[in-house]
Amino acid sequence: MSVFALCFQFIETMTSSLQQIMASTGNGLDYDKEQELKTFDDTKAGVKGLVDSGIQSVPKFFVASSEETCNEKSDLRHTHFNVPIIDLRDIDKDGARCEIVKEIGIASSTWGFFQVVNHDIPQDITDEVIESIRRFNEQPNHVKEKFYSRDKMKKVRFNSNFDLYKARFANWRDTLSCLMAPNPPPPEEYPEACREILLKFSKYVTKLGQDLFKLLSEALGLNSNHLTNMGCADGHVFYCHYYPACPEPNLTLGHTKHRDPDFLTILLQNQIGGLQVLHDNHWVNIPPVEGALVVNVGELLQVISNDKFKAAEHRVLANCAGPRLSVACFFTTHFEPSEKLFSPIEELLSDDSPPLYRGTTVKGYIDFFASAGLPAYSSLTRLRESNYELIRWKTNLVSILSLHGGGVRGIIPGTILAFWESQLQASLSWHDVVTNGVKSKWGNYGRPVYQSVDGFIQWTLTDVIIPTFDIRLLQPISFSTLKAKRNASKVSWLSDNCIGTSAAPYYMPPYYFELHASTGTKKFNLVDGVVAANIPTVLAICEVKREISQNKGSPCLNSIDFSKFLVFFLGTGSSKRDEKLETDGLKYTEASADHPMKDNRENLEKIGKDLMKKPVSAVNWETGLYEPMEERGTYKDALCELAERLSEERRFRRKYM
Ligand SMILES: O=C(O)CCC(=O)C(=O)O
Ligand SMILES: [Fe+2]
Repeated sequence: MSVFALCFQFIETMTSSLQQIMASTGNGLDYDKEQELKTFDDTKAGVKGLVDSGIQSVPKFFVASSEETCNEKSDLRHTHFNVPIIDLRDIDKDGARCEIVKEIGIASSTWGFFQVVNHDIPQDITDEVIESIRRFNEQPNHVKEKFYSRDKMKKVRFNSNFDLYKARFANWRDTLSCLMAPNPPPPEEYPEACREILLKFSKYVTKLGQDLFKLLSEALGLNSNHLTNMGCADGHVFYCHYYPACPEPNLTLGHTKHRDPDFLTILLQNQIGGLQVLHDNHWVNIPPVEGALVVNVGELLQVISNDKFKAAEHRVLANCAGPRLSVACFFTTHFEPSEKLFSPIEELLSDDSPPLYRGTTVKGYIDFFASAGLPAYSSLTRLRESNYELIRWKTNLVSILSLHGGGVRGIIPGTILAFWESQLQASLSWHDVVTNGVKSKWGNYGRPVYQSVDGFIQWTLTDVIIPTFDIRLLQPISFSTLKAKRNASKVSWLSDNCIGTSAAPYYMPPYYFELHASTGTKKFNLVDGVVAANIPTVLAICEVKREISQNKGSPCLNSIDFSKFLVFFLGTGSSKRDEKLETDGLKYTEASADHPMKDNRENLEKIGKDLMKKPVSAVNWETGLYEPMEERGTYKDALCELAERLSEERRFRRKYM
């Protein structure tokens, strides 16, 4: 059978699914995105399959928000911006090398991007690489589809949009990825259309990568072999992109904005154009230059260079001309199950330049990146924020705000927190950890901590712990910012956590939701965590202890000193045994959790206000009764003192950082 006959047959068999996808370009109310994506994915023909079928408009799941596609930032006044082009011809001549090192250093710290010419990779090799990727994509689908897979562990795989089911919108692009080193698959596993030339290109790129890592090491003031000795050049993967011509290029993108989660990328592109880098808040074109290769700093190099080099955001526009072809060579070793940690290079650290990131394994980093669709919450931010903790745990104080009890009685502690915020101008986020933050819609708890419940738990202004209890599994489950920052499978929606912890048994039904992580789907049936974690402060102390012991290099590593903990425990209980700010003698109605009438609400607010005027009391362990400690003044005085202490601690940390 001829190639044409095969193509024809393929188009015939796909007609019905493609017609379905084409029909979905409208705005029908019955639009089922998940189903549309699946239908598209099942064709295994990618975006090119859609184009071949004669599609005249972009299916809805490719349509990006105008904010995402807008070109506003590529302001005409800034057309003088140009990504540096660096000539490597005289790399072995002393004086010239010095200049090259300087140029590379400046480009990597300001742009994060540059182009190189005279790089020693012959033009006929790069031309043939591009041609082979065209060949692969333009062969009949029955050949290509054998490589179609979403299995991340496959060393050779073809698919359209690695994040198809997670991304906010799909990109106008198909990609063949090939692991080239270390431990490549047997050669026959690469597609025949590009096997030979990719293997050849890989040798040239390895050499160019090693040269660039040497120049980059020198630019950092390190020994030339520093970055290669760390293992930055130990592995590379080719991402071979095919961007078909797009009928409505303004509605979508070829590649959503992102930073590369590797050490370094060397990119070969054909002459179509569309690659842009965000520089100085402007999208700047990186035009194809005859014989040039684009080089860009990856996030892992930003981490180990402690921000001396910057990984810049970039994207690819869709284009009515096409196909655009590119091969991005990622220097990464994420296929290797190594525990090796990459953290800021010691030689680059000083008092003025403290470490900005916690260490990470390459695999851990990439897994976090891949677990969210683009544009993703940056893995870099996660490591950087964690570093704040790294310094935080070295300081003198760990402050925990523990909120306890709920229902309408939450108005009592709510009144006290309102005083904390409005009168003392203090923020709840000054505490290192807040547990059990949203017990009551009456209590106004935690608003400043959550900012909004419309986000992930790791986005809170300070770390929170939300204890819940799963009534199907019969086990406590606590959601925590620290856990989510460490482990992508613990990421969850704050709103789900909040509803879960609010589902007080007997008052409300358990709350059901699902979490889709790369490790599988988890199902939750949650009620209020008080069932198991009666005093959530203990959970907070345990988490902080774990955090301290995981922060290698912390002086507190082996000596967890409980005198560091400052706990502000605010409860609503009616029992005399309850802690500090408890008011004795709540009447039956006042102590009830579900008496929301106006008069009771006002009364509870008054109880909160009156409480602040009372003298600070402590339990007399002989009698079990609360007795005033005259020398401590009122609770209001104690709150002022606490706010002052936390504010001082914040000033100290700011200076330390
Ligand atoms: O195709 C391009 O020019 C860019 C590709 C890219 O940014 C990537 O693969 O990370
Ligand atoms: Fe990229």
